[in-house]
Amino acid sequence: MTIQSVEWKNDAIVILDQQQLPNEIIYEHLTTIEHVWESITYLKVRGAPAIGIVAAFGLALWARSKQSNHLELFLDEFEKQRDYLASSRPTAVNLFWAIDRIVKKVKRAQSVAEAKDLAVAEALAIQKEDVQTCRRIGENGLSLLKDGNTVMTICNAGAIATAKYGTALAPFYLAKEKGLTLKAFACETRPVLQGSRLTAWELQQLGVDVTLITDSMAAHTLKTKEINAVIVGADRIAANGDTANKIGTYGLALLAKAHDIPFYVAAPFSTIDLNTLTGDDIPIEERAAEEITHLQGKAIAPAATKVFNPAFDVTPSELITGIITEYGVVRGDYQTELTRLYSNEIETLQV
Ligand SMILES: CSC[C@H]1O[C@H](OP(=O)(O)O)[C@H](O)[C@@H]1O
Repeated sequence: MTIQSVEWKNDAIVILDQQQLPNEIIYEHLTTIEHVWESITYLKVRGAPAIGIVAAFGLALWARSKQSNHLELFLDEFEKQRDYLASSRPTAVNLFWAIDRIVKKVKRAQSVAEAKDLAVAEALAIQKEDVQTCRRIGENGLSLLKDGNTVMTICNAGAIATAKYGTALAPFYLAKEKGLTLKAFACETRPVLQGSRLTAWELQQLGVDVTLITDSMAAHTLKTKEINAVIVGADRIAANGDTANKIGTYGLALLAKAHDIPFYVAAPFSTIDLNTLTGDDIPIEERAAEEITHLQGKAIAPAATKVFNPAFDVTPSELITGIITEYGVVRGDYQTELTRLYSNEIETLQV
């Protein structure tokens, strides 16, 4: 079964509503940019690359719907719509990378009609590129593992968090294609439970041996089970390699260090943000208290309980064994290596 997180269909956007998984596979049609904003804010679409892709289609959707022949006014309003989508979630840099790429392309238009076509074409290009990017991340990640290895992961950095294959889970897809066996331990990932609801579901669909644990079991599991590596996704990688990812990732990195287990971040180049110098500069989203005080609508804490609900934390680069990208595995002096990667990528794009 090929599950796709986001699809551009007949000038509308079709999303897999990830809040309904694993109990129901429900696809929703988004017909306004407000629907797109809501789908990101309420995690119907989540995962850094998928957020970028749906936001790019959101701008294309707005452009297609706009009745205007005045290019200057159209472009002014288009940039306001970019700012509107930018307000949906603050941490995943792919959101900003994608909508800024669309705006840059559309501003080359010589007419409103051309601007509309450029918006759709560029959003489709972003989605198509992400498929090959994540496949290459899977190949580079698999090169670090052996047949029969066991990998621990947190949250969901799978196919539904991207265009296809995923990032941290991409090695599992490539292993399957090559007839290799990888096993997984998935942390449930409180409070939104992306691990139990999405990763366990996604890996079962793939036919992978996946064991679900609560987040509090991670230390004991790393101590008592044969875990060969921890591989996680990313929402924003700073210029020095500090990485923001789902809350709980930093703790997992400390535990991996304590048990001398390699800890890898898997992410596309579009998640690397050289304008963010260190992890201290990464905006960390704080979400509603109800995500913690309630479970499926039922209170699991006393009314009016004070809550701290950061959706992400930052893993310092010194705890990261390597960053698995589509260009290879980056190690060591991340500042130098990521800057070099950036200049190579820019050179490639300019070819
Ligand atoms: C492939 S990016 C996945 C990344 O995004 C997740 O956050 P959220 O579910 O809140 O969008 C988590 O940090 C994953 O590692």
